[in-house]
Amino acid sequence: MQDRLPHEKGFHVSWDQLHRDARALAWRLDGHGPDPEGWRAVVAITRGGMAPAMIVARELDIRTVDTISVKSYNHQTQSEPRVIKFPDMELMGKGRGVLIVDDLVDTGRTLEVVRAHLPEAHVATVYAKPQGRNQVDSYITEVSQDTWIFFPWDMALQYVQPYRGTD
Ligand SMILES: O=P(O)(O)OC[C@H]1O[C@H](OP(=O)(O)OP(=O)(O)O)[C@H](O)[C@@H]1O
Ligand SMILES: O=c1[nH]c(=O)c2nc[nH]c2[nH]1
Ligand SMILES: [Mg+2]
Repeated sequence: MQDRLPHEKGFHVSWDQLHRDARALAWRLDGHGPDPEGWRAVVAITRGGMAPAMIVARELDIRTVDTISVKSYNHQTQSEPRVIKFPDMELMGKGRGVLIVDDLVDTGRTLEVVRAHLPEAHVATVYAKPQGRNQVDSYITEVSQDTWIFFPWDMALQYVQPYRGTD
């Protein structure tokens, strides 16, 4: 995580916003699969892709949902990302008609590894940063590279002091 810091800006995403953006992603993908029957499966990249994948699968009525887990950090040291849990590869094949869903692409390293295993799949993220944008086939919102995206599962409501402090 060290080399991603410092981030100049923060982009804070509420559950409501995430729901809207993931729905918008699903609607954009609808009817754009390679086959007339539509998308046949969703593969979520754990863990951040799970909530968006569930929303996309619900919107597009896709019942086959699986996961792929990529480990790229050991404590705070970045190493070569590698897949530590595969989806059912017999079912997925090379990925034709499969939607890979993640919350965001940053450097693109995670998606590079995933794409190598499912080269014919369509990769969709809700948010994208410029460095990794070319790894994504569809996304909804782009933020600058120096922006850190804060997701609702990493945040909590808390009290803040008024702008003009009280004694
Ligand atoms: O484009 P990249 O630079 O590879 O970064 C993007 C990935 O990083 C985050 O996942 P993380 O590895 O932190 O794990 P998590 O989803 O379990 O939080 C995010 O959810 C993406 O999957
Ligand atoms: O919560 C997160 N926000 C980000 O901007 C990001 N980039 C990589 N991994 C990330 N995780
Ligand atoms: Mg992730």
